[in-house]
Amino acid sequence: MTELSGKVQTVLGPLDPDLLGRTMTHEHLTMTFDCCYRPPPTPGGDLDPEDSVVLDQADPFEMKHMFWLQQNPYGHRANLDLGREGDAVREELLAYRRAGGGAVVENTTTGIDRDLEALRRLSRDTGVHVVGGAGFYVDCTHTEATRGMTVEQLTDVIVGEVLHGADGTDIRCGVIGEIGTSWPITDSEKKVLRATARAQAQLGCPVIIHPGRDSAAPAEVVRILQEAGGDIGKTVMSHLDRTIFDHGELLEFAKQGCYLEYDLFGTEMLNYPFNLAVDMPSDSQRVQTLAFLVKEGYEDRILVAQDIHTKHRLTKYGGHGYSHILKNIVPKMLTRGFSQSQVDKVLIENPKRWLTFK
Ligand SMILES: CCC(=O)NCCS(=O)(=O)O
Repeated sequence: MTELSGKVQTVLGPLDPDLLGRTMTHEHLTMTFDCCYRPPPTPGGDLDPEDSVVLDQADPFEMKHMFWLQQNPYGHRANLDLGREGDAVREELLAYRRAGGGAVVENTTTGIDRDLEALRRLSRDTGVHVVGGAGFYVDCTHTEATRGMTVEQLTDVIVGEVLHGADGTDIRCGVIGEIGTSWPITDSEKKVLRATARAQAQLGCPVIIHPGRDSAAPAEVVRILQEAGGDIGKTVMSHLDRTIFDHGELLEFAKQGCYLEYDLFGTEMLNYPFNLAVDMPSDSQRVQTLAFLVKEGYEDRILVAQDIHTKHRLTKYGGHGYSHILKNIVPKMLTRGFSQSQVDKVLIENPKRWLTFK
């Protein structure tokens, strides 16, 4: 299809897919999530305001605030700025390598402060392979210029980011996404989805989608992509852990043939502020769902990650860091009946197949 055929494209250039190693398919190394700030809830019950910990915007990160931040990650603006943590992220990536990690897919797209130069530096400094993301995040981050583009123009932008480089650099993206969608999917997001499908048809490249927070959202995205010529077998549906809960519905969606990504490992909170009807699963429940999917024959379609997008999840601030799955989740999987070869499929073989250009 293109000269990238049979290769993975990293921020340092094309790579033999066998060199990727264990891969987290949905992470962020530098980004801003300010678009998703949610004011924290006011404390309920009979608490004296003096005794209720509500982190003020000016408060620094301190150990005594960690539990509050885990419960309210989007309620403190400083927590949403992952753009100034280069040194901490470099240390984390070195630790990730020591833990056996080989690569990360960095899903930051236009709208949440993609910084490809920083990704290139981090990859050079640490030896971790980094794949950058082309395209656009959710509607509320679209500029008027983006909204004004036709599907053809959006396709050209995305193709250019993969073939020539993005954001005025010569650094080329190796996946399209995460492509952001809300629920319901907005008109501007539908155009971006159609452009994504067209670009994928031209390039034979991997695509990754951020679905809206409704169980009907993933199937609707797949329908739009398919209609526009997308390759669903080379597409990842992210964030399934907060999106589809019913096992029957999950199996129905799995039949569509895309990769099924559980990428919020490490995120456990009582009240999910983007959809209070959602009960965010625990990591143990995530492992149970993966075991269910394996039992149902989907071991070739599962991907995992931590989707680190806020500061409190970095080890520097007491969080679990980028090595959480390798250090904590893999051992748990092995105690829950996964074979080593099934773990290797999830961490090595499935990412490699997905990331290799056709
Ligand atoms: C940019 C990071 C991102 O979109 N993460 C998904 C968070 S959630 O929608 O699953 O809460």
